Amino acid sequence: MSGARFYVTTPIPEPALTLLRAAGSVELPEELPDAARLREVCLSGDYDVVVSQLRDTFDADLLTAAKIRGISNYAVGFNNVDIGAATANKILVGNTPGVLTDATADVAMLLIMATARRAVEADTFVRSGKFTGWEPNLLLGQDVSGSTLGLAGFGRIARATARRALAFGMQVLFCPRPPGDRPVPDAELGEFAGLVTHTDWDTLVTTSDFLSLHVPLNEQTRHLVDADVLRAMKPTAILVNTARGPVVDETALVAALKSGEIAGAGLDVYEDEPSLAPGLAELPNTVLLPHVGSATVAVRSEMARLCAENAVAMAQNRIPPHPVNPEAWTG
Ligand SMILES: NC(=O)c1ccc[n+]([C@@H]2O[C@H](COP(=O)([O-])OP(=O)(O)OC[C@H]3O[C@@H](n4cnc5c(N)ncnc54)[C@H](O)[C@@H]3O)[C@@H](O)[C@H]2O)c1
Repeated sequence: MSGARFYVTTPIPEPALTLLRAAGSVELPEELPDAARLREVCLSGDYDVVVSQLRDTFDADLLTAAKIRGISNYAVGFNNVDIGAATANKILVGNTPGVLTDATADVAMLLIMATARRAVEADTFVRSGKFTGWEPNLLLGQDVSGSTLGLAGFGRIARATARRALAFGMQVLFCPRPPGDRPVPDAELGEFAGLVTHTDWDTLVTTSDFLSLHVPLNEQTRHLVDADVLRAMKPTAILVNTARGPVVDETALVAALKSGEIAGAGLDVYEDEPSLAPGLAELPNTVLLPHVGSATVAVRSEMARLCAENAVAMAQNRIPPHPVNPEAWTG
């Protein structure tokens, strides 16, 4: 088909651009559009589908006025789009699930290991020229093997993290839908039956040595980890967040890390990216990554391919392979 019109807000790798160009025309701006330019694009009537990324915000006001058929998000998360408003306005939204699961679980594990074993402090120490040879009390950390990992959420990335944690000899607890949920039948646990333990939210929080977050950001999960939760965690516990920043009250986290309510935090995401809560960057008991959970060459290419496939389907008035709101399809 020709004639589909795509606006791609951020450069995406091949084969995605070839797929899009085979289906129509592609406009790729030199810079990420600001809110005003994104609004112009969406209201112009010149584009069928916007291929977007997490920094492009589509709120209800924009979606109500927009003259586009779809938004193909270059991410598995879609908290940058008001899905209810998109659906109400018959705008399909697509995402890129699955292809970034292992890469993101690798980063969750990396943060667990790096925080427990103080890898960043140790690296800084060596580079500073202070290393004078083996010293028995130097930079003592925590054991990962034999410790308890609590997973908030038990979807794709949490399960991939559980697989890694079990291989590292960790006990794995999970709470699929905090706070509290129906028990998960063994049949739904598949390969994990008998290997991981379903707990309620309070047990997860109070018994985990490592609490790793794998829930989407929505109104129920915003500040899921707040001052009360941090206070209830073990003083030796480490919080790991590869989900979304606002799932944690970052100001409360800084206070908890300073006062010793918890021992450390490994973060890939922040409440108000790219800003950090005051004091966070100065804390030695943190490992801070710049939202690189899915950042591998191969994963980006696969994400872009899914994104293009979603976009082409939307432009051709088909249900995309990975729809977030299939009910928005008008047939
Ligand atoms: N750091 C990164 O670069 C990066 C990369 C990929 C994904 N992510 C984040 O990780 C999240 C999880 O990805 P996934 O592929 O595992 O998603 P998923 O949909 O497979 O799993 C989400 C889990 O959260 C649970 N959940 C859903 N709604 C909930 C609610 N209201 N309250 C509590 N729990 C709820 C689900 O039951 C499920 O167990 C994404 O939404 C995204 O925000 C981050």
